[in-house]
Amino acid sequence: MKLVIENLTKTYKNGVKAIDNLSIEIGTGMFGLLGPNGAGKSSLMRTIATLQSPDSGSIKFGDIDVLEDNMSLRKILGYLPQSFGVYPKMSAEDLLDYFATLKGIASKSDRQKLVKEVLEITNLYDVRRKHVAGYSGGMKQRFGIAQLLLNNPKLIIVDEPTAGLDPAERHRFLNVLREVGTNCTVIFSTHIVEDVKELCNEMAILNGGRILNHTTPQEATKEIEGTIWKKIISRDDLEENEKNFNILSSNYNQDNTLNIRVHATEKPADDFVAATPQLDDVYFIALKQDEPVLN
Ligand SMILES: Nc1ncnc2c1ncn2[C@@H]1O[C@H](COP(=O)(O)OP(=O)(O)OP(=O)(O)O)[C@@H](O)[C@H]1O
Repeated sequence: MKLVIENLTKTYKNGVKAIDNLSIEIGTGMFGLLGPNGAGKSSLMRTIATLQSPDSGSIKFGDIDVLEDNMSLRKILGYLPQSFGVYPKMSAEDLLDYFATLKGIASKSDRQKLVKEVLEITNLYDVRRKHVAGYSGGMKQRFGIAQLLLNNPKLIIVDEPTAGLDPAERHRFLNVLREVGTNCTVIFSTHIVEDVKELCNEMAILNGGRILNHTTPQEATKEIEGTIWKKIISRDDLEENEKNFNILSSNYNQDNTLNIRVHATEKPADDFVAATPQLDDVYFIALKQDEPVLN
């Protein structure tokens, strides 16, 4: 099912326009919403999840008019917010059974079957008897996925789920999401470019409440082929290079030198070499081009 958003705008009471006349179509599969802090990712996700109303615009998911018919969307929605709050001292198995009861699954054996299934998908079956309150950050995030799967959702929205996870937990979490995302629409927000590269078949870069680029990770890097250049400079020369070149990123080496990456349609100077485009480059180009021009 397709999610179609048209001319969506959301202004908070303090005057911040978090979503600015945004239109986008999102199909089945893993969709990555990439943007820096404050870009409007959570605002967009909360609005799609019907937790707040926009000023104007429309959201349709398949036949459902999301803004007119909140309840129909909620029945098929799985939403994992940025922070899930406090967990009670209950085992994962008991807590999921409780959630399933709240969702109206009256038969104990049906609940047991469903709970076992979602624990297995999220790799939590072996720790099902442990208190969720004592779970690690990554396990809690996977538990968050387990609870939303009880709904059998068609649309899954996960808001910055990998923030604060260590590399191994992040990897485990992404694997779980990859598995659940095979036959529904998953919108996944992050400020980590690597997450999108590893997981998503489609992506958008969001900044200032607007979509800067809606593409696929493969297309995006292909588009900038031949325009990324790199060289190693001494730390002291950074300022001079910043004046002369369009630097996208700079990373320190152990010997006090820097690797800089520059965006230019032609070789910027003799000492540059062509670099293979990375998704990071795509992201930094989009954000740079969105910067206000200062006179
Ligand atoms: N409830 C609110 N009231 C007022 N302003 C808000 C509210 N929620 C978000 N904002 C503002 O709206 C803008 C977008 O915030 P939002 O949280 O949607 O961005 P984000 O991309 O999710 O950022 P982060 O990665 O930091 O969570 C920011 O300027 C933020 O300060």
